[in-house]
Amino acid sequence: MAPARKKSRLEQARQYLTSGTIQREDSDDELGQDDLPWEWIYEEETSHDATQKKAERTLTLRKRKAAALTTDRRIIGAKMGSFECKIGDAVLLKAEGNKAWVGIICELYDGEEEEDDDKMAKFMWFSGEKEIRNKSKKRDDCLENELYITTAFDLNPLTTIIGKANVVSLETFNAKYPSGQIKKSSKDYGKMFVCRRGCNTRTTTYTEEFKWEDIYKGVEDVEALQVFVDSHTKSTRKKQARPKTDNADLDDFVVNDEDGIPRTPKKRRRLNEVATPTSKRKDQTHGKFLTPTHKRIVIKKPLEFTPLGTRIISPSALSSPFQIARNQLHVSSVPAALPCREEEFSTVYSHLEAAITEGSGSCIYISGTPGTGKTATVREVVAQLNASVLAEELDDFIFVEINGMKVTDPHQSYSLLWEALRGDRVSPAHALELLEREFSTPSPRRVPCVVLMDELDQLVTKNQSVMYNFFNWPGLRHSRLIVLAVANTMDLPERTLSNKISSRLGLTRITFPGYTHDQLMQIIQSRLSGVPGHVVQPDAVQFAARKVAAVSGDARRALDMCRRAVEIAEAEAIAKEQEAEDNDAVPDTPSKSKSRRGAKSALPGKDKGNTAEMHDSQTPSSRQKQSKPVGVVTIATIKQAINEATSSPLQQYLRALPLASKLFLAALLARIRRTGVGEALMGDVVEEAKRLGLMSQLQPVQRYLLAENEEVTTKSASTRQMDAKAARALGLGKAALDLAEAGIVGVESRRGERVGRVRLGVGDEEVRLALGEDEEVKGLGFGS
Ligand SMILES: Nc1ncnc2c1ncn2[C@@H]1O[C@H](COP(=O)(O)OP(=O)(O)OP(=O)(O)O)[C@@H](O)[C@H]1O
Repeated sequence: MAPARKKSRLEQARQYLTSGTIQREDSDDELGQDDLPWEWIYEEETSHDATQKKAERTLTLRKRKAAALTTDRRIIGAKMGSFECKIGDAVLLKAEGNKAWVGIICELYDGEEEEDDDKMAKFMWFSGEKEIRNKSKKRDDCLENELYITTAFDLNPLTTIIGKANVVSLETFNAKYPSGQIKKSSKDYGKMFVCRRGCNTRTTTYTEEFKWEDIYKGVEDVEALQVFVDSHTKSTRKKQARPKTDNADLDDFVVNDEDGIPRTPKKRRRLNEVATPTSKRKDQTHGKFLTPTHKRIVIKKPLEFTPLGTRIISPSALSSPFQIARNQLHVSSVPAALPCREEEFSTVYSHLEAAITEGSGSCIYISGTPGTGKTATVREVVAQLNASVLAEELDDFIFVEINGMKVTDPHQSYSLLWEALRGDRVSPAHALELLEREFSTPSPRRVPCVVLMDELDQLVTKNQSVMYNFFNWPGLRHSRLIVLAVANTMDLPERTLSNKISSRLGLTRITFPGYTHDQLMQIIQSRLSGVPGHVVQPDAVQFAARKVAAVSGDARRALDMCRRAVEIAEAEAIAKEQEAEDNDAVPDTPSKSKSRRGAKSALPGKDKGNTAEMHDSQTPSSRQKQSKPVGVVTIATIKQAINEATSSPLQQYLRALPLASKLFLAALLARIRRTGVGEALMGDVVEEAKRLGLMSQLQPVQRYLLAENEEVTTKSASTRQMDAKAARALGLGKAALDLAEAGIVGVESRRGERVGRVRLGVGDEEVRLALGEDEEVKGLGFGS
């Protein structure tokens, strides 16, 4: 029995253009049926050829290819049923949804690579106004059905063709449609386009206006058309060693060595000049200041992108060297330089630059323990690449940052990526569908997308689909997706995706080692550069660096330690100053407020006179009490900072907790950080604990969580039941109660409800400090 006639893929000739792509509506089939095979049309088809072709059809694919090669006949076109198209024709190609792109067929051939087991074509793209991403370079005279011929090509299977397009000059179009409108009932509707300019979509430069029929008549003009558009537009902005420009700010950004590879900038740059690609040109022309937080995508709650830099402090707003030091040492300030990461910086930079320039996909897996500068390095690379785009040395790119800790559900990553690409907010499931299609079907979208997947460990889902997709998409032919995956552990792909899959993915791997004490010293010193006076003594820096390097090589910890020491020194200086003031105060002079004067004048080294004055004003007794210089961070201040941080009763209590309680706290912190909400459901904390167990390489944690967990999950069907039981079985419920009793957490458990709410009863900093280097739970997220 003949199969029922499927609805043809081509039964939708009615189309209309909506800025760039063409929306198609169903209408009569005029092009043939979906299921028929494509066949080549050869240069001259003699009766001998027809017989041979019939014979070929019975051969296997490989033999068919060989036969086609030996026939020596040139392929000039292809047909499917009654539909025919030839090299040089403009055709409609299937786009996502009910849309189509337009391209000229430049070549037809049998696919030779393994994946190209189909008949293939090389297309030269037309681009609609929507494909011009650079808003400042969009033309305002673009007609509704106008397309630009571009220099972009793609190789695609013939199956992507869905019909023919008719490209004409403005004159021809106006002669036929003087009103400028094509009626919906017309057969030209959605298929006739005006082309009067070429455009290089990578540099967004246009050719002068031309008459389409003058420059393109058909197949014999394909090459000339390409040469014309190429030579009349600016081609790729391949970076060259750039001479010093008038723009000193940009020169500060990129420090090119002889090999042309930018180094991390040694000079303090103007941070407010770093912007993500969207806003850059517009804002530059308008002379507005930008902060790194200006992003390409408008972010709507509750989805969240992490901004490039989170704290930009204007030096003029700071009054005392203590404040400057504190701010520059703060982990959330954007450092002016990243010493000791030159090599990693340059590897990531070259990879990204090459992928952006070539328009290819790429995936870099960056691993390293907390505080080793992974995120800071990647952001710096992106900021510098962006500076190159600003300087017109590099092609435009989209940048989006997805932080595993900041998405409540890993699948939200799909929505974030789609929004970055297209600006539309859709559900994760819909976004996944759209992304799959986008990356596997041809499109004239030439703008590469760089995705920073930070805290990747947190994006682990039950079947690892999110991680798999983000690793896999860069390899798809049409993705132009560059993924920078950042995680704490080296073997996350293997552990979560199996060796076979992860080796197939061919990830480029970069490992960030922990900092040595010398490196930590350099980092702290570079953060302190430009701070007036000598707020921190060099041997104090060395002491702090040694202390940290001995345990973790974590720059975050070293910076925090020094910042706290500066706070202590500042407080001492203020107290000293106050004391001096009180001693000096004459009864009829109201004492000056310490907040008004701050510790500015109390800084030794800043101004010798000042210091002398301060010491002179000390009473003999205060001088005796003072065994170390006031207002400077010394080794003793560092010790005090460490001591203070680790010796409180709370710290001691936290460090002495049993494993179950530590795990409970790790899970609670992870959950709070992930959701951004200060409390979590007990069931979610248990889920989080199970996930931590899955991720952890610590034997006791794995044994504790996984063994128990398996037992529990096999026993119960409902998740809720499972959570409650799991909590009990894992001892997490008991741990929560103990912690609640000690005031470490607050548990709200309503009677009759299985799901209670939990929140931290102490500062998360306290918990991190106590457990960050705890051997039992190391790496479970306390460190960052
Ligand atoms: N080489 C460096 N020079 C200056 N500051 C640095 C350097 N490396 C790291 N830092 C600072 O240390 C802090 C932690 O760095 P970063 O967040 O990049 O680490 P990470 O490796 O991504 O850590 P995590 O895995 O915890 O996210 C940041 O404030 C960063 O600016």
